[in-house]
Amino acid sequence: MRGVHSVAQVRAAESDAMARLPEGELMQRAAHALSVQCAALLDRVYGAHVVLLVGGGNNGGDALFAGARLAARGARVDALLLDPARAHADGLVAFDRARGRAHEADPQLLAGADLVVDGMFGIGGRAGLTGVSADLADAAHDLLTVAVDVPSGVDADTGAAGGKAVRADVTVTFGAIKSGTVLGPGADLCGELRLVDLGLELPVTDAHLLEAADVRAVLPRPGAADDKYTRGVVGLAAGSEQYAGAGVLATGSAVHGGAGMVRYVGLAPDPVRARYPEVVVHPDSRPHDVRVQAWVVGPGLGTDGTAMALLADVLSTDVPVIADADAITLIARTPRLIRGRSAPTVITPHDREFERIAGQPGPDRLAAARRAARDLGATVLLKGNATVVAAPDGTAYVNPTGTPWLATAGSGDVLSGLIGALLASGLRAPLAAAAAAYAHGVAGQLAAADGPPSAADVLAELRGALGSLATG
Ligand SMILES: NC(=O)C1=CN([C@@H]2O[C@H](COP(=O)(O)OP(=O)(O)OC[C@H]3O[C@@H](n4cnc5c(N)ncnc54)[C@H](OP(=O)(O)O)[C@@H]3O)[C@@H](O)[C@H]2O)[C@@H](O)CC1
Ligand SMILES: [K+]
Repeated sequence: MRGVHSVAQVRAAESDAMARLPEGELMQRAAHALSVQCAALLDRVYGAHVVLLVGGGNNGGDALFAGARLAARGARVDALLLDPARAHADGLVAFDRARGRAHEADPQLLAGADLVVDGMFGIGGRAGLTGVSADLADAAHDLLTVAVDVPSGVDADTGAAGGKAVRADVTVTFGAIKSGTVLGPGADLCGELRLVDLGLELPVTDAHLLEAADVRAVLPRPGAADDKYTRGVVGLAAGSEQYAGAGVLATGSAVHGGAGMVRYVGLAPDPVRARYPEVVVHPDSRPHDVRVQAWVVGPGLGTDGTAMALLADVLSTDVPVIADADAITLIARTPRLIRGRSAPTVITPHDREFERIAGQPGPDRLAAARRAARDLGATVLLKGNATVVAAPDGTAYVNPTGTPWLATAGSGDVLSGLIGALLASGLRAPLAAAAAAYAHGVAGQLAAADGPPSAADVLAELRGALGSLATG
């Protein structure tokens, strides 16, 4: 797991470091690392054409010092100054000495560049570029681009990008992973994220970027003494006559997600039985009377009185529950259904469902998920290109494996079933949700490799994804 930090935390750590280091040392460390990364991206440095986009702050200073190092190694380096009067003075002197050439910010000067170094705005940046900075971002769009610290136009805290931002192939980020480089549009605009250690002393953080090893460490593996009950029994209250498929998908995901046994009490027993003979169907039982270690409720359930009665019954149990889709709509009408639960609850809203239950998420998705988790006393998995999982105590996980191909009908049902299986195995709710999001993303990537995937294709890849994650 990699810690994710806010801009305020990074600024505080930087000022502590600056107080104990010689003046300019941090920027030299940053510029050195940046120049090494740039050199590695070029076939050869000598004779390469590098264009720096230089803003008026320290982000531009990093670019100028790195450009000076590349120029000293024989690169032809042009610096386009957004605001010549505010360009970093010492950086400009070093750049000039190395025979770099500074210009006004003319987008045409980017033509033919082997590498663009985006040093317009870093952690002092706001979301969205306008005017010349937007024109420069456009001109760099198809060129190999390295962003300095954060792609310009990306808010380093939230990842919001407003209308326009630099799209980088590689982002060389300094000292810490800023939340805006792994969240929202920022996660995509960064390209490959490379973290450079500046020797900062960062505070302990409660936001984490998931890695495969974290998932491997928590995925349940049956031991010699296990039987189907000790591995965890998961119950499904999902699917209805009208939306039988959602119940089938969620149930299938629970079956393949590693549960020892799956019980079904939803309203589409026949399709489930036909597709998954290993599932124990309880057509006339109330959830309360069915023994499981975790419940999945909501996918395809409908929102009528019968659905509400099933949901209320599931939520009145004292085992972990993952509530999705129609269950979220129903809970939004009666939030006390989950507020008073004694066992953990996970909800997995997309933006519209989130809005119903906790208001608009807005650009700061990490803060929104945390707020909702605290208010509802539930783990909130807010779906997105970078899904965020927040626990009521503020601990949060960001999943990097999402793919836009997962935005397909039924994909969420697969995620719900998998979370249910992991909850039933005894994993803590926030980790179950986060690990499931990670594995679901990997399954989505595998499924997309063969062409546009359906949710059934994602489900078909789930075993493979879990298998490869378990073995590493
Ligand atoms: N601190 C350290 O120890 C170290 C820092 N380092 C480096 O410094 C970087 C932070 O530098 P920084 O604080 O000077 O801010 P920076 O991001 O250059 O922005 C400057 C100004 O730009 C403007 N502006 C912003 N967004 C805009 C927009 N969308 N459109 C138009 N204008 C916009 C805004 O000015 P305003 O408009 O508010 O007057 C803002 O004040 C950091 O990311 C890292 O690269 C490293 O060297 C390691 C050591
Ligand atoms: K930048």
